[in-house]
Amino acid sequence: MKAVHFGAGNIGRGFIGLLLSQSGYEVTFVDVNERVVRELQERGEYTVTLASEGRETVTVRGVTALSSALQREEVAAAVANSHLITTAVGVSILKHIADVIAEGVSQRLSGGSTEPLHIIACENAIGGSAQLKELVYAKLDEETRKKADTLIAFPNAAVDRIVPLQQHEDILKVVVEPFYEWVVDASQMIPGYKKVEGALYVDNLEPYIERKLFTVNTGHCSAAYLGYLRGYDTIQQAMEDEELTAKVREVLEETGAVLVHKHGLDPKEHSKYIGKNLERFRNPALTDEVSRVGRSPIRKLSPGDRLVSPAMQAYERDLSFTALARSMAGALLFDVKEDPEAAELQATIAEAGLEATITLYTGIPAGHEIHKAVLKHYNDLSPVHALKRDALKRA
Ligand SMILES: NC(=O)c1ccc[n+]([C@@H]2O[C@H](COP(=O)([O-])OP(=O)(O)OC[C@H]3O[C@@H](n4cnc5c(N)ncnc54)[C@H](O)[C@@H]3O)[C@@H](O)[C@H]2O)c1
Ligand SMILES: O=P(O)(O)OC[C@@H](O)[C@@H](O)[C@H](O)[C@H](O)CO
Repeated sequence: MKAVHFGAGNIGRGFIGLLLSQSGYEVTFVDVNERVVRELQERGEYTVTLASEGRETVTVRGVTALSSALQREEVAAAVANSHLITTAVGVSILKHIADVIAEGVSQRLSGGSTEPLHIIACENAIGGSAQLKELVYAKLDEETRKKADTLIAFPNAAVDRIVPLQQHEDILKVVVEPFYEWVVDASQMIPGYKKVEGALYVDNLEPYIERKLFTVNTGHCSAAYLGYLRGYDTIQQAMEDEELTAKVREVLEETGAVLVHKHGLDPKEHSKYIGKNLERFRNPALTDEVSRVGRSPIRKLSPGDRLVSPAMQAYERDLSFTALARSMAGALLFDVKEDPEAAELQATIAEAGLEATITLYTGIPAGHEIHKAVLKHYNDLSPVHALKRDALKRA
């Protein structure tokens, strides 16, 4: 069984590649990082270490890699000949890999293959595989699209495992938290499919992806944005600040109320889930930078993502959205220079003004209650936290 995985980064090597390999797949990674590609080609293996007391280490063997930029033909051929395609490149990168996937799919179908192929985007987004399908279909001709309708499936998925930026002498080594969850929409799979060991197949993905994105990722980015404003470098430092942790909990109580109301989750169980995630953020065996967790604030402020979507859903249900609005204000103040989206956001605020920027990126019109709340929090957070951050930096 052959799998092609796009993105040999943290989650690619530390989670998806590991599980695929443990399920008996020969994994070919595709990446633009030439050094990582070369090392994978030469060594054919890498290690994954659990960030736990035992520091258990697994060697993932039988893997190789192709360069996205330099080996386009080989990548298309690998797609044409594989049993499963997965991605973990970042949702905004999907448009860059759609072309070569479409080429591989065309080759496969024009060659007369009738073997089904599943393409699963393992990104932090609702409907990630559906987005990829649209991008791939846009590159296919009508006849190929028709064949693809029955033979190529794009099941949506939710993936959860905290994998911080890696800084080891061994460029392929990856340290991951012990917990993981990979949930796949079974209703979008082609019957007779082989399950990936360790993944959960469910008929209705929505409660799972919303629970994950609106708890793990909403809480995580709230800790990052509020932590950044207070001058912390890592999520672990931020989570030691009790006042900050209480604010993160408030956010998760707001998203929790939406999730309980919408999906009928058990409130006690959900409360435990929140507590468990706050513990995961604290994991002292990890060093997770606020700049990673808060990265791409424009994506995180977009209408379907972890802040605006639950806030709008809370508003529609007459539930509280104030803490979520505070996190949105935090995202607007996240001015990490090395982050291209943060730089774009700051430039837009400077040029178009705050009110228009909020509307531009969140889709929330000026005058809306959430828009007003974001403005208020921005004005409250901005001067106080700028002072605090400078003081902490000086200390
Ligand atoms: N790290 C986590 O804790 C975590 C957990 C769950 C989900 N995710 C999601 O997984 C995805 C990847 O995140 P990550 O943390 O592994 O990021 P990462 O930056 O470590 O990995 C992304 C990889 O994609 C590669 N890439 C970029 N453009 C490419 C292209 N055109 N073709 C092939 N490869 C390309 C990069 O070189 C990099 O190796 C994101 O959508 C993220 O939200 C991350
Ligand atoms: O990857 P992002 O930028 O969508 O979000 C940053 C983190 O919150 C995220 O990577 C988490 O570590 C991960 O989603 C945990 O499963």
